[in-house]
Amino acid sequence: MPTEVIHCAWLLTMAEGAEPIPDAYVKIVDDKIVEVGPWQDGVAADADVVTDARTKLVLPGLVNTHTHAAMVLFRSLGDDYPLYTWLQEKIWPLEANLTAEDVYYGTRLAINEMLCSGTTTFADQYFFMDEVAEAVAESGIRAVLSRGLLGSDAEVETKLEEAIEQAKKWKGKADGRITAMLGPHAPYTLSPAALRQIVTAARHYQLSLHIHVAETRDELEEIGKNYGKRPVAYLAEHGLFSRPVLMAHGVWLDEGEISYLAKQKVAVAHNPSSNMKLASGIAPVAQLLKAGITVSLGTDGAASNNRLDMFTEMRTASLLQKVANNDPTVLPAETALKMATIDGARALGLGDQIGSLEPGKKADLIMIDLEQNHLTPCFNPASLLVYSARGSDVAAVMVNGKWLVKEGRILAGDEEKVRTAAAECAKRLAQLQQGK
Ligand SMILES: CSC[C@H]1O[C@@H](n2cnc3c(O)ncnc32)[C@H](O)[C@@H]1O
Ligand SMILES: [Zn+2]
Repeated sequence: MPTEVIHCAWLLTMAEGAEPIPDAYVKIVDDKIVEVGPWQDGVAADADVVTDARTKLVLPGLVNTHTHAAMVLFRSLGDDYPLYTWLQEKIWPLEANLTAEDVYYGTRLAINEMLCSGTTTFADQYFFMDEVAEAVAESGIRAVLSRGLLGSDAEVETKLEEAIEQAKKWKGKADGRITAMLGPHAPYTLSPAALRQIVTAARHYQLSLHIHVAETRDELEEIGKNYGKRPVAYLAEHGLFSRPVLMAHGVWLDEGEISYLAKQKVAVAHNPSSNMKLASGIAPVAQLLKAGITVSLGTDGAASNNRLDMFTEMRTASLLQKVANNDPTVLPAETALKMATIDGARALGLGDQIGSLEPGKKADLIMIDLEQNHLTPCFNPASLLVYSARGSDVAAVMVNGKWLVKEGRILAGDEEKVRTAAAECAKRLAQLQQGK
């Protein structure tokens, strides 16, 4: 079992109550962290490798808790629409032509973008999930995969069977880097019967649920018109919250719903860039946090963001809450970082494995190059990361004890091939859309 010691300028462990440590080290054996602390003579005595990171800040890998990775293929094909128009007139017609190969290359491209900007785990809800799993396995990233479930009851029944088979098949695969959730799409794309069927399966197979909820005012109106209630009440009526839920968006939630979700231990994946770009609204993040809800961050797909950069999401989440609450003390940098790391891990049910750099956890970490104009001086590492840094400042990335990125580039060496293949897929899909 190889032992590696990283000697860094600053270490942010994100362990509960821990302060940033200057001149620090992380010791890794195989795929796990075994020690962290201030650098001292002798800490590297038994190391096979000592990595000199004395110009770098080391922190846990970022956790993107809501995306549709392969949607990078649609980047800039549907800009500047509200959600329903965007889905119905732009995205779903494009997705109707997706092939397994498109999703494989789209996901590989998205993973390369995410890794290079510091994401080490992502939660994906999409189609052709065997190909997504293959892309995850090959790339070395960690992921929580949900086959998207929507459509007629008959379609959902078939897709649910597929989702369960996939969840069984991937369990423990890719050195344990892949886990699964069930992915009911949204209250407005599933009938009550389909929802109940998904919940029954989730209970039977002990799976969590990853679902879009209360994203837009249109959704509130539609569910109100069809069922005479708000989305949370509609989902509650059909048992959704009897399983652990990762709720994407949660923009249109009232006080009563917030207390209910806190009681049910629902985690909310906040997607500030997507919510702003689609003009969906501003999620009540400050109120969710106050109620004790685990709030994590997500990019959503690259067709509604249009980046997969968690540094953008940390900064945007913080600035948006300050302006929404007319209070600059709301969502400080430390909270944004928590949302992108340890609370992201908790939202995915992986809080005991990743999200902080502590002995016994998996070695998923990133390094930021501090020797740059916009990151000088380094008085407060958390502030620097959230307000000043960007994804391109990520110098190196380790997942499960393996270096995947060094000097800002993917080590596997097939970045260009993936980019070329994905661009070809995107071109074909765009041409099909235009009827060429
Ligand atoms: C069932 S697979 C996922 C499905 O979700 C669509 N999607 C992408 N972004 C959003 C969003 O912000 N709200 C709702 N649905 C979204 C994606 O295009 C797939 O069809
Ligand atoms: Zn989404």
